[in-house]
Amino acid sequence: MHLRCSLAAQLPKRLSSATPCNAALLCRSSSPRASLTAFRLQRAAAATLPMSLRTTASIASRSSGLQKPVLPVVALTEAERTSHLANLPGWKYLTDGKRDDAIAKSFSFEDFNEAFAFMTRVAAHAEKMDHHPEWFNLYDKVDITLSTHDCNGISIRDIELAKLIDSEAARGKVSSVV
Ligand SMILES: C[C@H](O)[C@H](O)[C@H]1CNC2=NC(N)=NC(=O)C2=N1
Repeated sequence: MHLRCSLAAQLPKRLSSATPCNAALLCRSSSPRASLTAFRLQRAAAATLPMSLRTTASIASRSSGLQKPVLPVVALTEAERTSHLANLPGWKYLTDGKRDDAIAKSFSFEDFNEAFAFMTRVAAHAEKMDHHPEWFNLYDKVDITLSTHDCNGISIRDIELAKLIDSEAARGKVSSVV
């Protein structure tokens, strides 16, 4: 709160309605449209701030407990999904009727330690993004399914998380990707 107030005092008047902090407040709204507006406002407002204030704004909104990095929660169109998946080798779109509208990939590591260490690294990203995988671990194997409950489909959050998952798998001792 203190940081938020001191930041506001340093901002020029014209920015008073478009600060990252105000955008963070908007993020509390549950409507996807408001969330998208907040996301754009946050980005636009942050871009207008000098670097030193950007950092302060980010700390301020984090310390207020309102803001986690916000990516829009809107279901991708079929064309968008197909084009994103083309850049995500091994990720499959599930259409088996058991679990529609999700993407999935299976990883196989050298042993349980490697598998669990990978899951721990992914869990840290998931918490930071406020976006969580469904997963199943059996010894050295980790099966991961991603979808966005908030929009009942696949959103850009799933794509971003899938990229992070792939980069964390690459850091571990992978024996194969199924
Ligand atoms: C309240 C909280 O922000 C939401 O429930 C988040 C948490 N993690 C989530 N994870 C996933 N995979 N989908 C969501 O829609 C989602 N929503």
